[in-house]
Amino acid sequence: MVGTPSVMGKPYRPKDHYFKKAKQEGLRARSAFKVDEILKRYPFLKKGATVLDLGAAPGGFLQILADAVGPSGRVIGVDIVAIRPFSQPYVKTAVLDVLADDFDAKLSELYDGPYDAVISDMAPKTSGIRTTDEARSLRLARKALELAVTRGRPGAAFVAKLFMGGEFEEFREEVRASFEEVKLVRPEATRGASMEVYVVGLRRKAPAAPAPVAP
Ligand SMILES: C[S@@+](CC[C@H](N)C(=O)[O-])C[C@H]1O[C@@H](n2cnc3c(N)ncnc32)[C@H](O)[C@@H]1O
Repeated sequence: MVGTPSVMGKPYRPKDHYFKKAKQEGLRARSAFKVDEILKRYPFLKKGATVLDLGAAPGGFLQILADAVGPSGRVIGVDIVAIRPFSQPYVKTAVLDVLADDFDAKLSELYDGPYDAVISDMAPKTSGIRTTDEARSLRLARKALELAVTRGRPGAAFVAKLFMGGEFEEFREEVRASFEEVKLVRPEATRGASMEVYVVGLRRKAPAAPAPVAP
């Protein structure tokens, strides 16, 4: 885990406080501070847990997640961009597109679950057209939610980054349908003008038992 961030709401500057801090602390990306803050607020990851990190390149989140679960745990990270390998054998990475038709099969080859947490920091390539970018972001978040529901254990946690706007409220309701508690986090390391927010689902509900068949 890393120290508590202390600067809020600064305008976007490529080499800002968090960029420099990440470099000093040997972190691959400033985004590491975001998942660190989320885990400090909601400590849902225990030693030995298994976690799926979607949109994991270059690996800032992975560094924090690996630290949180330790060598008795397992971290799977995927991205469309290659991730520089980790020295820890319990961190596995692969180049995969979560929206590809064969993604689920490929993920099962890597690790078939179940997961204690599914975390997504995925962000689409932005077009500059707000509604298009919101819709793309939502599509990625919905895929992450689908994976959390199908591959998460009962009690598992879910985190997904999403651009605010559009169907944000609908998405929050979709998370609420499968998780006992839903929180919104805008980490301090989020750039000032950014529209992004993290939706956190705590304690995945057990799937409903099938209704008894009438005799
Ligand atoms: C903000 S970056 C993630 C940073 C990462 N969490 C870290 O801490 O190093 C967003 C990532 O989402 C990935 N991404 C976007 N669309 C994706 C997709 N369809 N499948 C997998 N990854 C995707 C991008 O390639 C990019 O690396």
